Amino acid sequence: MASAKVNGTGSNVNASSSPRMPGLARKPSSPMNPAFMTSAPGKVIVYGEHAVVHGKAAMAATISLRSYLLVTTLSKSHRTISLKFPDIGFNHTWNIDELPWSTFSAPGKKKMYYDLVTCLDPDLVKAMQPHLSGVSPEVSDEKRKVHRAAASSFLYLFLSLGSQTFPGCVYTLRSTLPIGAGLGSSASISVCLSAALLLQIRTLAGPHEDQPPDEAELQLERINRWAFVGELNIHGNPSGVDNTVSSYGKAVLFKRGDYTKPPSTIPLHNFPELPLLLVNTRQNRSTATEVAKVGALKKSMPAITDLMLEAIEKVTSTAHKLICSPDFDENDPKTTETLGTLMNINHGLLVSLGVSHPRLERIRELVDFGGLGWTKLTGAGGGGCAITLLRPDAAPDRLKELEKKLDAEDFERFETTLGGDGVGVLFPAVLRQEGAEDGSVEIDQEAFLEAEGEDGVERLVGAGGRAKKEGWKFWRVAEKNHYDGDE
Ligand SMILES: Nc1ncnc2c1ncn2[C@@H]1O[C@H](COP(=O)(O)OP(=O)(O)OP(=O)(O)O)[C@@H](O)[C@H]1O
Ligand SMILES: C[C@@](O)(CCO)CC(=O)[O-]
Repeated sequence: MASAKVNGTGSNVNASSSPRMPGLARKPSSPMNPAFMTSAPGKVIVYGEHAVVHGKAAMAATISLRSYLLVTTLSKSHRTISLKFPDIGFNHTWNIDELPWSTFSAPGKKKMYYDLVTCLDPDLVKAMQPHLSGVSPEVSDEKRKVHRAAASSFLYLFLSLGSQTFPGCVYTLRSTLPIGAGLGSSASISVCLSAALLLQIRTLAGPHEDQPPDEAELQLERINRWAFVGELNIHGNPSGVDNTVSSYGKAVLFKRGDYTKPPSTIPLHNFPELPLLLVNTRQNRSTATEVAKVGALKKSMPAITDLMLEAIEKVTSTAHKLICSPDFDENDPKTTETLGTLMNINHGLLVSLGVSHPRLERIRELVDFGGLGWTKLTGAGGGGCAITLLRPDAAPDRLKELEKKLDAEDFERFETTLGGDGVGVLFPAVLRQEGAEDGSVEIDQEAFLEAEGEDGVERLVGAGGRAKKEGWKFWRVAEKNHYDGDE
């Protein structure tokens, strides 16, 4: 670990003059542009994936696995923007003055932070290409795709929201989410990037404790709109459900019929605490590919595909009605039975749409064999993760047996809680720490880069789950029970 660090103003601060907390550096007195962090969660889609791309409603909830972005501003003489994304082995630096600012700010092309952007501008995409072609030339084609997707998502947002006068910065990203597993890793990084850039151009109010919910909602909508643009760069044809639940937090019912209008988003504050088992097949795939598969089926067999998508929407709306009914009781075994049966039906329809995978079917088989609950794939499918709603009366020894089998067959099990906070901000990147000189410590970039695995990241900067640290702030929205977008 380095003994010196770069602080918010770019000067080197030697932290060794006072006793050093492991992994953390002493807080500098008053930096002008302090380092700060944003964080956003992953998600599970409980009902409605794929159908949501075709204008149907979907229900999704956040999980406690999250991405974290540390933004460090460099001194004035540094005219570079660097991305450090160690999870995918990606580092890249651009010279700010060489980027295609004139194309992005040309009349008719320039977008304002409050604009609604629903598709990528082909001229802007083209202008970025020379700056993406130098990205990771040394790695395999497959890896380069992953690197370029992340780089283009950042660059499009940076050039749309920033300007040539932007200060040099380093964006360091770590995530506790598996990538390409259906848990919304791309959306969570798009939300982190969108929130960070909007904060840097000073267009966000809060978050703060006594912020009126209406004002908080406006900030979240702004972050979410640009996160969707980030997703457009990675996915091709995203519905926007992943970035929406990642921005708003908790759980949402989401629907986007008309892509030229904002989607309809209903926060589900009474989303039940479902006893879910989340299992990763470790079979990576790309969301864009799976979405394209359903698109192709719809083209070749429109009538049948439409019926299946409509049936999926019926599943989602039935679950939504149940959750919102006045006599809803999440502890009633009949409720679990109904929600579980709806999951099974939803999975069957996804199988018919061609987006399951033998490894996903194997998870379902093992759960069904033990009579332990109801299983469906979650996210894009084609591999990735499955969720199982466990029966309230599932015998503990049978559950243990299932876990053993899953481990033996190289599946990955996750412990996660549903319905946590959405996008969060740690400004400045300082955490309260008992025993530190003035009760707080600044997050050190080196330590953040080197934090070991998911536990190390959570222990250092955690904004959710078990290791939640004081200092993180979240925008809070009010409860709503009606659609306010297109229906
Ligand atoms: N930790 C990370 N660091 C850098 N880039 C990341 C990270 N996580 C995700 N990405 C970017 O997101 C892409 C993965 O997006 P993809 O939509 O295929 O998977 P997902 O978001 O995990 O799954 P789903 O959309 O089904 O929920 C990667 O190719 C990469 O560009
Ligand atoms: C498969 C999909 O419905 C969910 C991916 O998490 C794609 C999308 O909504 O963008």
